[in-house]
Amino acid sequence: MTKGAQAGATAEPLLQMAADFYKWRTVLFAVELGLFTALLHTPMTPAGVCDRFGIDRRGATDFLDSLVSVGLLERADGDGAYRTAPLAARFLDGEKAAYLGRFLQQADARWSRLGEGLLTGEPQNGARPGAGMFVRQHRSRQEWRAYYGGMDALNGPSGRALVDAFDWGTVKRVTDVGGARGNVLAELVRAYPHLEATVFDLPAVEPVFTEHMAELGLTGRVAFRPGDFFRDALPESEVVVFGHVLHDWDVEQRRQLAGRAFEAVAPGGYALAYDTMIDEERRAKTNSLLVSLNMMLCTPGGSEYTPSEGARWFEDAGFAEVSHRPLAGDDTLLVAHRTR
Ligand SMILES: C[S@@+](CC[C@H](N)C(=O)[O-])C[C@H]1O[C@@H](n2cnc3c(N)ncnc32)[C@H](O)[C@@H]1O
Repeated sequence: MTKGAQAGATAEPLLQMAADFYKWRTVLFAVELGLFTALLHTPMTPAGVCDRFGIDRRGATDFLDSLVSVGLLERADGDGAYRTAPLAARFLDGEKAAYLGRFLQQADARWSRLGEGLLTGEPQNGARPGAGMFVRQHRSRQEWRAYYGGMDALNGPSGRALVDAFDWGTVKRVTDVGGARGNVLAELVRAYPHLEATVFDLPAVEPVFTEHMAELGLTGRVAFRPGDFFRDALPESEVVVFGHVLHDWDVEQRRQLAGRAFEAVAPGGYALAYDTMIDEERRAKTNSLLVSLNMMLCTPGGSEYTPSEGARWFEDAGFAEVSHRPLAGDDTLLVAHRTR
């Protein structure tokens, strides 16, 4: 590095990373208190917040105003009372189906064990190898709900983008493999009412799927096919979708899933896969690389991958043409065409 470049360097990027961490801890402590749920129903002054939650006066206004500055609380001009802002009302109210608090707390717990994960290469959420990993982790309907609160926050933008990212006009049947509680297919059937849409997921997911479809007013519009994608054939379709699914598994398992997709679609059909894919040079997409580390902390074999790695699994399964395009946020969509 030249002398001039050294003189111009500042610690700002590092300090910004530290500030992002302060922000994360502040938000998580508010989640732990249940602050956003409480202030949604009853606005409170700083003194009221201190009395209710037993926190000391010294840091209280800085704590609350920090949350105002990041858009999670609002402060009234007159009495200075704090109330929950719309973003937190939607995703951090513990009484809502879209509650993300538990999801964020789980992320915090496993990332606090990043070192252990890197030293051992093992997940830090108790996941053990084997196809039953999801069922062992989510034993109650409540746990599935908490998990899908997070999943749906992640897949919502991709589901909406998928409506325009592919030509659905001539497709009759679409299966969302590992389609969870149907959030993505809900977007597709709203835009293309002619589609025969099916979620293929584990039997334990069906009750939360049924509940979510009712909440969206789409009961009967999307079918649910229970099954295990490592053991059971996928429903015959013109298009099968793997959304945030391949990254859960090791490469051999991803190849198996690409093979299942090839069997499910007739010549002319497609497999679509979206994940937070890494750039080919593995140096530009920081979020994707961190999400890949997150998969190490969550699963025994999962990781993100580059579009060319993903394309190879589908080509080796028999798909002839595989292209990719940006989807939403950091997600990339692979489009694999079965031509024969
Ligand atoms: C990370 S979530 C992705 C959900 C959704 N597709 C999305 O884009 O957010 C993975 C999904 O795969 C499902 N899944 C896991 N193992 C499965 C298996 N062996 N057979 C069928 N579905 C499975 C899970 O239940 C879960 O809904």
